[in-house]
Amino acid sequence: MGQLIAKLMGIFGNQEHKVIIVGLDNAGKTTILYQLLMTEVVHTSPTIESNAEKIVLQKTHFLVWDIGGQEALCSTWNTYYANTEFIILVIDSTDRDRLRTTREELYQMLAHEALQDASVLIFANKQDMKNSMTTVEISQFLTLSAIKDHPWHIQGCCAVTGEGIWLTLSSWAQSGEHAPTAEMLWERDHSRLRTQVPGDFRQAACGAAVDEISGHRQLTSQPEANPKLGAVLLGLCRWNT
Ligand SMILES: Nc1nc2c(ncn2[C@@H]2O[C@H](COP(=O)(O)OP(=O)(O)OP(=O)(O)O)[C@@H](O)[C@H]2O)c(=O)[nH]1
Ligand SMILES: [Mg+2]
Repeated sequence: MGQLIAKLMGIFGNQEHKVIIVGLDNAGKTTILYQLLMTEVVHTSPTIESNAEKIVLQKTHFLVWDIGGQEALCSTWNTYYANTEFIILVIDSTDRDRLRTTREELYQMLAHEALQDASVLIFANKQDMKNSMTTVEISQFLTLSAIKDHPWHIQGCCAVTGEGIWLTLSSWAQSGEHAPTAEMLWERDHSRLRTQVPGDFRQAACGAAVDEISGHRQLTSQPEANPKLGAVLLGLCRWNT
């Protein structure tokens, strides 16, 4: 009981929650990050190191790292692991040839001691493409059902439209006993924030990110920039308690 209270105090206190977005190059990680942040598609170029976005919602701070997936960069992923609570693994569902490599990377991550307490959300991205693998195919190939020591969820999505991204938490959260659904969180936060957000605030807050998303950049985003993102992140935290 004491442990639970301590955890809840952590969530609603000033603690920072760390999320890392990993996956092979061209999977759609950066597209997902900025889809989450701005609800819009940005033109991306391969990420050379990482993109970091800090989001503050109420008293809850989130640090989201989008890490470059090129072969030479995979070996640097572990330098981002410390204190990570949530791993978002993005997969290009059309990239059959490299699913084996993704599986290796996934199990290496799960075995890493810095990630022992992390939850894993897998986005089977590019579901809009005709030749994409289904989430069932990907789950089977990755033998996800064998993962017992980390909470995980897989979701098909399309980063360019945002489809599948926002509803993800709903099914994830529903598997937790008392966790609110993403829709409930979104509705609550959205209706509360709607009254506070000036009309073009979102563009103003995030404009700097649109020009070029590559290499390393660190932006501090206002929580009001995307209430849906806040709802998703808060939902993740509650689910993880
Ligand atoms: N059709 C389609 N294209 C997508 C989707 N998501 C991303 N893309 C495209 O895939 C390409 C790579 O996307 P990025 O977000 O840059 O990929 P990344 O995982 O960040 O790649 P690295 O930074 O090199 O690790 C871009 O041209 C995106 O527009 C999707 O859901 N559907
Ligand atoms: Mg990238």
